Amino acid sequence: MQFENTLGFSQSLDKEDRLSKYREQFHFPKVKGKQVIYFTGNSLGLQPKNAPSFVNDIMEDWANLAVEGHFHAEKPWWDYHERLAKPMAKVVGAREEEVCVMNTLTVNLHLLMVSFYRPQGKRTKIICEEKAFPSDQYMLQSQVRHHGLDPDETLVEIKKREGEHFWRTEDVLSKIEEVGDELALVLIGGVNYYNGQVFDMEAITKAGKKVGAYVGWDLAHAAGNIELQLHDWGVDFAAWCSYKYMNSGPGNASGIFIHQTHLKNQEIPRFEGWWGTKKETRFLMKPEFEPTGTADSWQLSNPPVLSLAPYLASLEMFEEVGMAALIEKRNRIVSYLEFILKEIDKETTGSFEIITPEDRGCQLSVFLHGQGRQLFDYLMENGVITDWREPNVIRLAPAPFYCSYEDMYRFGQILKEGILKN
Ligand SMILES: Cc1ncc(COP(=O)(O)O)c(C=O)c1O
Ligand SMILES: Nc1ccccc1C(=O)C[C@H](N)C(=O)O
Repeated sequence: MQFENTLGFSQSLDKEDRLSKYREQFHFPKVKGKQVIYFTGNSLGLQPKNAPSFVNDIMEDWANLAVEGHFHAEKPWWDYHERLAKPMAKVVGAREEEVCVMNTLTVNLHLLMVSFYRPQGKRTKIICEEKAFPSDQYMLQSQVRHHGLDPDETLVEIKKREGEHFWRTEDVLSKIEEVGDELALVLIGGVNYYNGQVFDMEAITKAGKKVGAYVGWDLAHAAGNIELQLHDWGVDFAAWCSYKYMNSGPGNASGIFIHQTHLKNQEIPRFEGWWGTKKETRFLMKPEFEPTGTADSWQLSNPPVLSLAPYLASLEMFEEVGMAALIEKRNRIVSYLEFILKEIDKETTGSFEIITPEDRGCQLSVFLHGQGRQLFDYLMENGVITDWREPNVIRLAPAPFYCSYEDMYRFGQILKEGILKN
């Protein structure tokens, strides 16, 4: 489609947009009395307007039923998490029993490492991407040290090539091949937080398993953003947070995926707690752990229902809209944003560069030449919420649930003014 950098054209795209009505279902912050242009759904998604009523239901059940709410609330608390597994499984391409919503992301990655990182003999190494999200680096380093190994020798980072801003799949595959029978685990962020690159998870998973390693993915920037087929790709395990594209609220619960083939495998150890045991016998208070035989076996505690409530509200919206429609709009709105950026770049003679490769989801990362921080501040003061990542990248993620094409046009105008002023 031939795009145009005009208000009228952007509005005509909004008119055609089947998802445009969802914008009204989210709360937008305001700057100088005006609704912002929100590009940070990759950091914290906006609040769905239906979320407070889900939280209130729990507060009311707690007030009126107290302990009885565990079993007799309208949505009983003891198996509340099960309500999330079904819609969540659809978002990540999993079977319902392969998914559990619990804890937070870094915590879950540590728990999954207990099961899937068990260095033995010379098979000790972990392949990850260079400059992974810091929490993932700390998690990996501390896990390696926990096994008495040296992170410098054990962690094998895939590098970008000199002068390039993205990882090449062929480099990941050849490193897997090279490390071969010393490779215990591949663990990479499925969508990179910095440059927005989507890794070829299917090919990398296949290659890792072929040399006898486990393959896991951190899907913080992928869940609710890109198409995932975790079950069919044969991914061993994955974890993600829910406060970005899943719009569940700050710091909210994480999801895990464990492939069906591992669910009943008694050779795989894990840390256990009472919410991992069968529902039928859980309250017999027996000393033996009887696993549920699903991803819930990895669940330790009774679910924090107050935080799961807004997540459930959001998942009901995902269920209604479906990933296919979100991805269709995402592709178009990101292409329109890219077009606008290129137009403004022409008009301002090369003041920035998009570093996100073609394998992308919702995010475009823009490397600023010279302008830097003042431009970022100018955008924020003028109601464009982006984020700044050192040394000079701003990330723009127009979440398809609530961003409009008109937002993209208006952003372009503010960006142009900002560049010309600074
Ligand atoms: C790739 C990635 N990993 C880990 C985290 C940290 O997650 P949490 O603080 O929820 O453990 C984030 C975002 O905060 C992330 O983007
Ligand atoms: N949870 C947060 C709390 C405070 C500040 C940032 C975050 C983020 O989520 C950052 C995000 N992971 C990122 O890709 O930058």
